[in-house]
Amino acid sequence: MEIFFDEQERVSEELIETMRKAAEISLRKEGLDPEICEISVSFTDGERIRELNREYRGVDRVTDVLSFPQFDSVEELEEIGEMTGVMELGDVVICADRAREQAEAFGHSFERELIYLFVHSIHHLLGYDHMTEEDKAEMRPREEAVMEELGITRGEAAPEEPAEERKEAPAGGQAEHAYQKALYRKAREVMKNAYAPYSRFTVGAALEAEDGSVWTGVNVENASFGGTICAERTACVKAVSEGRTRFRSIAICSSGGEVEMCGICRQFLAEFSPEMEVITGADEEHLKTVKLSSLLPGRFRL
Ligand SMILES: O=c1ccn([C@H]2C[C@H](O)[C@@H](CO)O2)c(=O)[nH]1
Ligand SMILES: [Zn+2]
Repeated sequence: MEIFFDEQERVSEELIETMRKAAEISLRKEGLDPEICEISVSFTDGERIRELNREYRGVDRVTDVLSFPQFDSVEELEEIGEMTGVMELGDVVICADRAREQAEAFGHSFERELIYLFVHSIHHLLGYDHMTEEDKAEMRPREEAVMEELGITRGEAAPEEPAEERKEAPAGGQAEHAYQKALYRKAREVMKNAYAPYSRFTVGAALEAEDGSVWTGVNVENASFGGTICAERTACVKAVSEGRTRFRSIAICSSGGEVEMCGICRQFLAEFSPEMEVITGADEEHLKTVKLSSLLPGRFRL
């Protein structure tokens, strides 16, 4: 089994070894001979994977893993393999930083997250997909079987979905996906810095820009009450001051349970990204995601 690594130093040697094993098991289970198979794996930073995601999938966002199969089907791959004695499966691009963040959000190890992403990606290289429920039902058990054979268990981790699905999940309904939880946690974390001696109502916000950067904010009150600024606008002015004007989502957390964004902030944020997601909830297990445009139809424009 040949795996060509690029920027391998971003992860430990142990992990590289486990990745080799994961690839071998995945291929064997599909009846392929690992000895003649080749895969290229590149580790990149968030910025680079975002570029690739935009270029190849039209999604301008950081993601965890991208798969570039070399052939359309396993039959084609096997045909070439018989002729040349080599089967090049294709390319896998992994953002290790993103995997690390997700592992934290899911509450399991970095190793488990990274290996799962890799196994998932290999299955894409082998032609599996998860566009429909039927496809998913084919793909998932195979991935699980590989993880099991590797002895990497789910533990207590929350059920997870690879990022491609999370990103495309329509806004609305109960949010149960990792990145929304992760953003919400950042909002809760920063809430301790709120300056709210008058209302004693503290609010934290975490705003994710389209480049994946996250900008936090808190409410800052003033003895001249009208001078008060909300957490959402604080986050927004921080981001805009640093050159970010396109936003993907904002998570909001308050000391008073679930909070709705005030009208001023709706208008303020809609100036930049009216279609962004607004994530709210009393705790991370009960998050709600809606589009800003549904909270403020007919925003004021000049
Ligand atoms: O969406 C909201 C609503 C209110 N507040 C703050 C402003 C003020 O400090 C306190 C009470 O209104 O809550 C926010 O930060 N965000
Ligand atoms: Zn507000």
